[in-house]
Amino acid sequence: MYLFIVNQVAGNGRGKRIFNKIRKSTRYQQLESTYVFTDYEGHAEEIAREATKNNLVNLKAIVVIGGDGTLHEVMNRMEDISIPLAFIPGGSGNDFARGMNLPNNPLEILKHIIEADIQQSYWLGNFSLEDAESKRFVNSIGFGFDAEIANIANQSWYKKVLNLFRLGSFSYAIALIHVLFQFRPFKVEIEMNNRKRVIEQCWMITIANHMYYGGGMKIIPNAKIQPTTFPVLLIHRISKWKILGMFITVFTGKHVNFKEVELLEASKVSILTEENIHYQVDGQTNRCSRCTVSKESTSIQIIG
Ligand SMILES: Nc1ncnc2c1ncn2[C@@H]1O[C@H](COP(=O)(O)OP(=O)(O)OP(=O)(O)O)[C@@H](O)[C@H]1O
Repeated sequence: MYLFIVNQVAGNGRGKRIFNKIRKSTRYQQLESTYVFTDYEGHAEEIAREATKNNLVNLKAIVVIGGDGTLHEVMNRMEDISIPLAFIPGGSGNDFARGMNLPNNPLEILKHIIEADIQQSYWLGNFSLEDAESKRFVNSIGFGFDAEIANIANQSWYKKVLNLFRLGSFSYAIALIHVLFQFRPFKVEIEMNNRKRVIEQCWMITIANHMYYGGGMKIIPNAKIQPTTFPVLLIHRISKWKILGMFITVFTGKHVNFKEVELLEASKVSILTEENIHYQVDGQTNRCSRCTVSKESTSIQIIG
């Protein structure tokens, strides 16, 4: 039995259009499957938890149709990550699909899901805020400047308009100008690989499971899908004008050549700040002053 979890509002209705296309295909009609539409934020988490708790229906795979937000919810609440997962991107950003190099054609992904001829291991990240229960992230977690940009962009009217034309990543460029003038670098104590370090003028810290974020920006261009460790990007002691120039190069990944950018590798990262700072996890934002990030030890199998 295949379970399809469909977010019809993802990508301004793209999720719905894709599922309608899939539903009409002979392949889907011959498949032993069921589907559930998500009705509200957090619904995909509930569906995933219920479906994987005892795996009563003997799930062959969960197929998510939606954006990275829906995928984040599903992966976060899967009780049993040995159940294979498939993703048909129907969101506006679709960074996970980019990072995994998934085909653009939903029917092609469906074919691979059924034939089970493509299977990739994927290692999620774990994060714990203020010592709370650990959660998972799919793409990346970031603290500081980029999280503030994501926060402003997510609340803006222009992101919704730009998403209609599939230009959502430009909303980050507009939000960047907004944040640039009000952002204050912060002091952070960061512990990596059992080594503590204090950074006085920190702009941002990003930890990623693959190279893309923000709808196609190559934030950590050398990030590989791998077990045990992840790359950590630090930007500190940089001028406002320089970071403006640097962000233009994020689409090509050339920003890592700036001397203010450090690229490190760690299996566990703890950060501690005096004041609450913004963070983003898979594009969703909030504030925190303490967070520990580590890599999930078991991999999840992505089919299709
Ligand atoms: N029926 C619904 N009505 C409103 N919101 C929903 C519904 N179903 C799911 N959601 C929420 O919609 C949000 C956005 O979904 P998702 O991230 O998948 O799409 P997206 O934002 O278009 O894509 P991306 O994250 O790739 O940019 C999620 O936070 C999810 O919880």
